[in-house]
Amino acid sequence: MPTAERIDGKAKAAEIAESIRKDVAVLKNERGITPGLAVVIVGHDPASQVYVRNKKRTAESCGFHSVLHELDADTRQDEVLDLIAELNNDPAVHGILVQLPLPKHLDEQLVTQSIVPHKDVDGFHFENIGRLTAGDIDNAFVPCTPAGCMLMIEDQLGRDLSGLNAVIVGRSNIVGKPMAALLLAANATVTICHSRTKELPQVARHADILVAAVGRPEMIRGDWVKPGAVVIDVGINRIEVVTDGEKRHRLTGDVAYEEAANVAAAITPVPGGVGPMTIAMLMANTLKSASS
Ligand SMILES: NC(=O)C1=CN([C@@H]2O[C@H](COP(=O)(O)OP(=O)(O)OC[C@H]3O[C@@H](n4cnc5c(N)ncnc54)[C@H](OP(=O)(O)O)[C@@H]3O)[C@@H](O)[C@H]2O)C=CC1
Ligand SMILES: Nc1nc(=O)c2c([nH]1)NC[C@@H]1CN(c3ccc(C(=O)N[C@@H](CCC(=O)O)C(=O)O)cc3)C=[N+]21
Repeated sequence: MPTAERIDGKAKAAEIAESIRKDVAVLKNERGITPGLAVVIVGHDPASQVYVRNKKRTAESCGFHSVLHELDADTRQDEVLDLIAELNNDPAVHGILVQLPLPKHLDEQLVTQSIVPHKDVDGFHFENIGRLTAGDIDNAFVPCTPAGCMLMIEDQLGRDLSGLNAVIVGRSNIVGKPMAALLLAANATVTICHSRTKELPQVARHADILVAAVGRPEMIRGDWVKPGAVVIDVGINRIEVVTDGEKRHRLTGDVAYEEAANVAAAITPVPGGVGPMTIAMLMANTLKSASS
């Protein structure tokens, strides 16, 4: 039997959504404001479509006004920018999310930076990144995935991580880097690892808090985990499994769950861990935008 606590992201996300629902009712009654979220998806990647539908469903269950713009894979850059300009100027829209990755012919940087910072509920605009890294976190939109991870870490260890070593595997703009900024702001001692890091297992074994955001199924083994660590598995990997001669897809994280759960104090599962918390944080950011 694994000894680690299984951190239930799905249950925590549902609690957050419930509290957002109440706040939305108050905002509507007292100020006549309905939070609006616009999601833009370009192309027909099936995994992206699953997330985008989850986002829309949760937004509606929170009482938000939710619009989904599904564009063809060959949509031109100027057409995407025109749509964003329209959403930037639409008073019913408080949050804009452009699902990543975008098709190759589109400039991801240009597209994400074209969203006005006060509607950038993904926290990808340079202004929000600047506020986060410079310590003006209350006035920033914090990227949803690391924000969700941070809430789960706080539940385990409290808000002050002084004296604790945090190791993040992955240095993307969407997860690894903002995760490092949040852990640093909470006084953890932070190490960021990536594909050029030497002796990764040894580095990982120093972690009191281990965050895996790599995109490689079950790369992090049980013997990489320090006994008593808190392990946050951000990875979402769709792998093929054959059962009774039939091909099926299964979701797995970047951590070998069973192995790690025998060593860690607490660990997030995949699915049901970081994923639902990401969506909850998107709702929280959209509510924050609508309220301010
Ligand atoms: N649950 C959720 O809400 C979310 C889940 N995800 C999932 O998290 C995972 C990571 O996503 P994202 O950050 O966008 O991914 P990226 O592909 O942008 O980044 C992956 C990072 O992992 C590093 N890496 C790759 N291979 C190795 C290796 N063998 N050893 C050490 N480091 C390695 C890369 O290093 P280098 O920089 O050197 O290339 C890179 O920094 C994916 O599975 C994704 O699906 C992502 C966003 C949200
Ligand atoms: N602009 C932008 N912002 C993002 O936040 C963003 C993005 N682009 N591109 C892709 C990644 C990935 N991501 C996930 C969100 C929810 C789940 C999620 O709900 N996962 C469920 C399972 C869902 C399933 O069955 O596939 C779970 O882990 O339990 C997963 C992944 C957000 N991302």
